[in-house]
Amino acid sequence: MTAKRIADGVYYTGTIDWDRRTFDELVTLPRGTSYNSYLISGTSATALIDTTEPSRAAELLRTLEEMDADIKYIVSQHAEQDHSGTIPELLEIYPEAEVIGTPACIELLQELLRINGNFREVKDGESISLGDRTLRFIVTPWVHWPDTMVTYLEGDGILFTCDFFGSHIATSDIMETPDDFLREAKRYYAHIMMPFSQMVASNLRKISELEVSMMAPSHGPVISEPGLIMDAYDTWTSGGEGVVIAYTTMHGSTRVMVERLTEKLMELDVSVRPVNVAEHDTGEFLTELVDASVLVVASPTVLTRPHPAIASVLYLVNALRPPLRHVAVMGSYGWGSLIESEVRKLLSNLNVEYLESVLVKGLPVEEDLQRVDELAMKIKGVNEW
Ligand SMILES: Cc1cc2nc3c(=O)[nH]c(=O)nc-3n(C[C@H](O)[C@H](O)[C@H](O)COP(=O)(O)O)c2cc1C
Repeated sequence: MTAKRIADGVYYTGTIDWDRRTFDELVTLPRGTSYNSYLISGTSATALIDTTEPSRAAELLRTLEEMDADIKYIVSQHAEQDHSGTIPELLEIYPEAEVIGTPACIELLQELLRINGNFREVKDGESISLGDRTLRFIVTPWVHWPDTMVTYLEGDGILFTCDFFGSHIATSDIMETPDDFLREAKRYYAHIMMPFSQMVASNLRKISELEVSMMAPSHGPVISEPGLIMDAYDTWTSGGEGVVIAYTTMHGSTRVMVERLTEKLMELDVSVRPVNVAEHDTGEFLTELVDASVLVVASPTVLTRPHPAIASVLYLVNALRPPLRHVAVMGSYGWGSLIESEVRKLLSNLNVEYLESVLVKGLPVEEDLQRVDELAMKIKGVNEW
């Protein structure tokens, strides 16, 4: 790809993956993605910030060749291969280049890529000079791994944010904010940032002290209105208020309960989103959890336990630790069920209070549905907390 100028002496040298539909064999990517790198030219040195996914190495090398880039510094903000994976090839072309990263990043680079290089560890707040411009490194651990840092181009106020504020969007208009940017940034947050929300919040406070004119993340478009995404992250790291119902059904009985609960919550003006997790993209469901305070798990009983489609998403919920405060279990069974205790086991990482379960033998009758209405009232009460 031809490099794109994003500011004076600052170029986007990323590669765009239009067709990729899953990341880490886990995160769904309806809009593809990009692996962003940036070249910054100063009067005495040129730095490349991050590289690209190994499968895209040739494309990045071609871009740099076209630019006749003479790279002195390769800044590795995070050792994960989608950012660092082309460092080995770059070191063959630029053997004298210094690879700059946090101590944790450099250790990981050696372990993940098995490279020997001219490594230079930097501490929080340390700078390097490119002559007429200066790069300052700000350590932001756990956004996304313990090794991560962001890079601030002094004077221009451009913040290279690595995974922070990223979005999986493939776009040719790298400087435009697409209409669905916040939705995709939220999906990205749900999968990558949510388990570390407290660290993310503290790093958000740290970078809010900087004068930032533009953010240049490692995935998705450049952000020309930093306030937009900073406010969104502030909201997402503060927890939510809505209700998400994760459900599935084999013969329709659980669905009857879910429909009644949804209707009743809507009557009560409670924001609710039912998701049939066996039918829908798991990423959609996880994204809804960013704003939720109550999760209702509604499942038929299968071999005494929740349906496997439910168990599978609960595994992810337990790992991603959304800001939930309450969980309720509902569902239909035939002769005997252990789903309530199993859900508690599957969600053992969450610090939540359980509301009374509504478990129904077979198809719910009006009396059962009144218990669903009572659950809705309880949810309304706790959601107003
Ligand atoms: C493969 C399979 C396994 C089941 N295992 C159990 C079970 O262990 N205990 C039980 O009470 N019901 C079991 N059932 C019965 C369902 O839980 C029951 O039909 C329930 O009403 C289905 O709810 P649904 O209509 O929402 O799918 C099983 C059903 C199927 C298809």
